[in-house]
Amino acid sequence: MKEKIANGIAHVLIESLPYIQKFKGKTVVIKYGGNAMIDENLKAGFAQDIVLMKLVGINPIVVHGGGPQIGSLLERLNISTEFVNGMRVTNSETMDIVEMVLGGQVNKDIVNLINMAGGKAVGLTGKDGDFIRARKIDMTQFNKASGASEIFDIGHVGEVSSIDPSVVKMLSQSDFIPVIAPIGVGADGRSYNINADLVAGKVAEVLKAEKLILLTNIPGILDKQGSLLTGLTLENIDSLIADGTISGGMIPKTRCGTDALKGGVSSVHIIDGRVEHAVLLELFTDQGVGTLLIN
Ligand SMILES: Nc1ncnc2c1ncn2[C@@H]1O[C@H](COP(=O)(O)OP(=O)(O)O)[C@@H](O)[C@H]1O
Ligand SMILES: CC(=O)N[C@@H](CCC(=O)OP(=O)(O)O)C(=O)O
Repeated sequence: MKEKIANGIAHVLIESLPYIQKFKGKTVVIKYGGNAMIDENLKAGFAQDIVLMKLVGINPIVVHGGGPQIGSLLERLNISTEFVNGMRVTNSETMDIVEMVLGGQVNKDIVNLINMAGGKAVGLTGKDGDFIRARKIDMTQFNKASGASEIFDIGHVGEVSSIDPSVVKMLSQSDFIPVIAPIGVGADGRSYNINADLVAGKVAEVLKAEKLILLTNIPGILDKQGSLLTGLTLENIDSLIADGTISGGMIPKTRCGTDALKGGVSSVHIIDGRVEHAVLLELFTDQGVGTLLIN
């Protein structure tokens, strides 16, 4: 019995060997969604996965979200919030809260967890080293009643206009693990709230990452019946968005994935962050998890 268990463990370890060889020296960007940060155990497991990656020679770069965490502080402060196409409408007051929660609470929590697991994490927002430049976006939404598209001003919401990766490269080429909060800085010096998936996609693209892994609170992209779609191409995605199968927060997630693929990232995975050690399972085992996006 003991021998059987030992063989099983050896088998699992050996299964990881070709993956460690393949990914050694490569950059992997992991987007850690706020909805996947559900309990302390899972969060500690995530941090261990990141540290293990670093120790076997991969360069992990974490980009985190924190939508639910922003939501709960806004609620405690009695400030209402709304989303248009998965983007939070962000006025100046909300922007202050977003910056506090993402750049402070959530960022430092992840940094601390990675450090507790034996890594050396450094937290950044796009303001550090002026590395994420943002431009304001306006949102277009179709109004069923009028039958026309309407433009919404959604406040301090940005998209990435450029990334200067030097500070992130400097950290990840040494012992450090960069942990990035999705806040950009505009040409006017103002802060912009950027959807974390969009930042993760752009960071992966600019750093020519091997993989982009997006951790969320669902097994992957589901069809209308709720079945997992294990592999999707760019064309599949366009039609799934057009027919409403992909909606809400899954829209920026898949869009950032397709942009990253077009920009040269080899593969994009949308996986379930509620599964313990989901990142390790994705990287180092033969079993596929979640949805794989390919060109
Ligand atoms: N086709 C789809 N498959 C899976 N999830 C979808 C789909 N369409 C919309 N969603 C929604 O998108 C959510 C994931 O986006 P979001 O809440 O922004 O995640 P995160 O906070 O992890 O970035 C899912 O929990 C689900 O409610
Ligand atoms: C513009 C916009 O919507 N920004 C997001 C930023 C955080 C985020 O993206 O967090 P998750 O990945 O956990 O959803 C927000 O304010 O919620």
